[in-house]
Amino acid sequence: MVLRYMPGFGNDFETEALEGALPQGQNSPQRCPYGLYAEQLSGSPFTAPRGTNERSWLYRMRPSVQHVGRQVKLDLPHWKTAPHIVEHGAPLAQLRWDPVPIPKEDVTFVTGMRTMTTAGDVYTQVGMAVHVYLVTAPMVDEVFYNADGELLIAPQQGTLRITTELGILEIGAADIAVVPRGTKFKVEPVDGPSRGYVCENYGAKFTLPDRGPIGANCLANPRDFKTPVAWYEEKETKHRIIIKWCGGFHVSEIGHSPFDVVAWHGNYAPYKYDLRTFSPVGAIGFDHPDPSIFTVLTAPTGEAGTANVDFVIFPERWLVAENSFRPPWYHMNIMSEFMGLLYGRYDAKEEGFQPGGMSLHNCMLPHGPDRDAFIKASFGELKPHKLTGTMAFMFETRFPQLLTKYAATLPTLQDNYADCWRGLEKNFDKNRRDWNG
Ligand SMILES: O=C(O)Cc1cc(O)ccc1O
Ligand SMILES: [Fe+2]
Repeated sequence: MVLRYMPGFGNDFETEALEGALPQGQNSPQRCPYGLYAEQLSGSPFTAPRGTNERSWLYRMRPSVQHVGRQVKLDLPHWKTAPHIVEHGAPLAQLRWDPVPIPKEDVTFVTGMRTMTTAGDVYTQVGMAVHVYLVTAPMVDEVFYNADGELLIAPQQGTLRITTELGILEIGAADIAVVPRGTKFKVEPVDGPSRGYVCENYGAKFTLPDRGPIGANCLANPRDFKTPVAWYEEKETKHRIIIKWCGGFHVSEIGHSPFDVVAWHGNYAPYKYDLRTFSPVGAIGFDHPDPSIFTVLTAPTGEAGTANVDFVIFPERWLVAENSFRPPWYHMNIMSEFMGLLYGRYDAKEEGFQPGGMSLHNCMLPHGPDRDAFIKASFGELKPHKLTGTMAFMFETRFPQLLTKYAATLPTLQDNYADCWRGLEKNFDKNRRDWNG
């Protein structure tokens, strides 16, 4: 089956899997073509300003009202939601983890979700959670939707097929997918077990950052975002519907497949994006710019420039800055930084930060290059140098990130992370302004 996508970010898309299924010129005809039901899926309040108003119209065999009812509670203790009760006594520190091993037993995208941190508060729809997902088994006749937030999914190993009500997406190791709040979907591994990172955004949807003086091109370009075309199945068999709602999980059984949307139109839809299509803009003179120049997507708050979540990447790029310390500088940040590595090496930490690994530099906790990176950057020859085959990323939020017990007790938590800065000597010599080692 060839998957087809429509290009663009936040477009008013329209797509039909059966010719003539999409009503033209109106949303709610007295009778929809082919006996379909019309249903609106609203991702923003009806009265949101035009630029942030998001909704889609779905034309389906049965309305979603038949998907919910008589829900039974489901226990998924590893998927936490903010505010979560902190059940560990871990002291405050900069933290780093090696990759979480993929289990031998069957875990699906829902049962294999492991929350690392939560931030903010789901009840007021601010903040986010960071998870590691582990998938060894497909969701079979099972569909999930999240009322708490949208999910940004970044595989680090393996390929995922994400079947949603609005169409099918496939994502591999340099891709991300975003599934909006309320969109039903299931996940299947395509080529063996898969592991990756998830940001669950409780706040306003991810959008493209303004480019300011950069202009109309570069960074993440809208045409590189891909939304699937309509796809449906006609299956009158048992399906489980799992809903995540204010941190709780609720399941019910229905007698048909909810992937029955034959046509849809609107601007509220899942999408995928290949991170290698990001066109980085950086320092071509001197100094190291703030990482915000690498923002792929931002989820704003009501306060200008203060994101609920920024999704930032550190892709392949040339380093050319002259007379400059090229890696990230030492710093403390009011925003809380969770990092992951999809592949390759990260230039501030060439050792110890592994693909599939993670680090957390929380609100106002100092961090920066390790000693080896400092020495290399301070004395290396400053010829143009290309960082190749690398893709690190950061989920950065204005809210402090609270560690789950799972994260605090993970066997892959490094107990010596802070030692990477221990060897930074005192070099100060008041008689040598031209310090050269
Ligand atoms: O801490 C990090 O490694 C992420 C980061 C990278 C960078 O280039 C500048 C600031 C920053 O927080
Ligand atoms: Fe940082």
